[in-house]
Amino acid sequence: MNIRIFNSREDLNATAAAVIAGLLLTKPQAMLGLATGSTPIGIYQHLADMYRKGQVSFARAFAVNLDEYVGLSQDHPQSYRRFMNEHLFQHIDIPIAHTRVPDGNALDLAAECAAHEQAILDHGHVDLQLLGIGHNGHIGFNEPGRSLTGSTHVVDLEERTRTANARFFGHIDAVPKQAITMGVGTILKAKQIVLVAFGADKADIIKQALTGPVTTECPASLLQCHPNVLILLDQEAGGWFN
Ligand SMILES: N[C@@H]1[C@@H](O)[C@H](O)[C@@H](COP(=O)(O)O)O[C@@H]1O
Repeated sequence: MNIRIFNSREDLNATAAAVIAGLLLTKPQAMLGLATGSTPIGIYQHLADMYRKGQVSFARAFAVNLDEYVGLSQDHPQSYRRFMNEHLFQHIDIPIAHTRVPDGNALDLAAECAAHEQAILDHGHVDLQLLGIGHNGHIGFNEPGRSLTGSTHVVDLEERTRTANARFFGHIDAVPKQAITMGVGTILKAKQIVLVAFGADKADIIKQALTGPVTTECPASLLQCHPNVLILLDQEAGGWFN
């Protein structure tokens, strides 16, 4: 694992954006695995800036997202499809047909999970998977437990996760109780993984994920088994590492 600690979030965001842009220079048709949440927003802003300046093109790239809430239409203000459109896709030249966010409103959720998995398989693999981390160690929406599911599936969200995400919905009752998420197997098949975390509230779980036992009770700890992981942290989340 390559762990880098940054004094400024700006530098961290620029570094993550440069890694993604660098991949697209060498492989313009790369499949990017993308994440939502507050953490990647600055990275997406950097990528949009780089696109405006002619430093990167997504015209041949593909994007597949980690997860989506069950029961939200794609244009719901808190749907991850809308998040991706507003924070990234609208600002770059990726063809919208090259982007895939699970459809949380699908009538047949099992078929939707299979279709998401197949979209990745059709491409071969995710070239670079961007990840944030939940306070309980979840990646995507893979919640801690006695076992984990390998492929894309429907998951019941932990109360802690719903509480953390209630800030976006106004009230916890409005937060969906389920989500579709890529499985840990799907995530670990990516050729490269870039995990990003900011803030003191993520320090404990980052330390546990990177230095603790590999356990399904901390899904992010499974990243210790992947051969190509870049961890980008600010001082608050990663200061313990120095
Ligand atoms: N499903 C997402 C995750 O992909 C994300 O990494 C995590 C952290 O979010 P944030 O970046 O806002 O801390 O929460 C959400 O629940």
